[in-house]
Amino acid sequence: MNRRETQWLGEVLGRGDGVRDGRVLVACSGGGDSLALLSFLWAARRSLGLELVVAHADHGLRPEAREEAALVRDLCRSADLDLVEASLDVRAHAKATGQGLETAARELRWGWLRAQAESCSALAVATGHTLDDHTETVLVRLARGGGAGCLTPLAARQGPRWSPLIQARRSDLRAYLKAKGVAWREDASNANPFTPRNRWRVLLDPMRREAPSLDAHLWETHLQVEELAAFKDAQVARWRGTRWDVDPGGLRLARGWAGPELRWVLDAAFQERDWPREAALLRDLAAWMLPHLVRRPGAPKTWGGWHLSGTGEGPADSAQESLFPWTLKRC
Ligand SMILES: Nc1ncnc2c1ncn2[C@@H]1O[C@H](COP(=O)(O)OP(=O)(O)OP(=O)(O)O)[C@@H](O)[C@H]1O
Repeated sequence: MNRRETQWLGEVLGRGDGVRDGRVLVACSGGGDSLALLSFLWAARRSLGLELVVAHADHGLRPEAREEAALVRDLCRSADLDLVEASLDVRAHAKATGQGLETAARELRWGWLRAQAESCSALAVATGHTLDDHTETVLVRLARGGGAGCLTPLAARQGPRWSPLIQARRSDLRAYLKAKGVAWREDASNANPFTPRNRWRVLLDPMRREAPSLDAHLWETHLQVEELAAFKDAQVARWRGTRWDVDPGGLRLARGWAGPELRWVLDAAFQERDWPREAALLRDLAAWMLPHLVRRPGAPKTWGGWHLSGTGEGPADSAQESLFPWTLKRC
């Protein structure tokens, strides 16, 4: 392995996100990122104890799809790697589900990749996501109003997905492939100025020139937010049953919340109930609820489609007062 590969390997293994000693399904589109992934895992396979199986899906959307499949097939043949392939009817899936083509392709592809990983007992599905993908995903989601949770997309390991190159820049991967003499197919849809992702890419170019460490700083922010989120989640879980709980009747709450605690609990409970979790909504709802929650329950109150009722009996400090005097429901 060369220095760059050793560094990526060190970064992946250093965080304990690495996959070792087993079979890995390598999701390979034929584009630069996934060919760099394949090349990197091929170089590292012995030191990681990995057996690689390559997976390629033809979405049937682009004229160059056949060439991409042929490129992946040739590489697998020359490296003596097992390959699984599928033709996915993305257009039919998009029509049936009402999704856009990109979302439908991702959903179908992941369904197929998961099934393939299971049937060949793979430990993980490796993808070629890069630091550039991370930055673009953060910004697209932030702009849609997803809140702090948007700062941690694309962790190196998430469910079956393993993205060992998540800390590598796309331009470095291209340079690496060129140096190795590996040809890749450029996805023509990356130049389509009408997809939101591509419009962000164009906007990001001058920002990256101005602040070359932008992507790395966003990754560092990701790590910090992940630590804070783990602390917050543990805290919210500890309070469950004594300060809050969820049942079919709604969200049950104790008295006396302060600061951001209520918002954290709303977020966890809303996720469980599949209620809307926009950051601004949770903030406004918590601000409306807070003054009520310190008082004794009184008449039910409503606000923007939410209903807060008090069921507690007896004086505020009475031992008979129910543990959860307040209930929040959707009206
Ligand atoms: N046709 C394909 N066959 C197999 N794997 C693929 C294919 N297309 C993409 N992948 C895998 O998914 C990774 C992400 O690709 P891309 O960014 O194009 O997908 P996306 O649709 O934007 O989804 P995501 O939200 O996962 O980024 C690639 O690096 C590759 O590992």
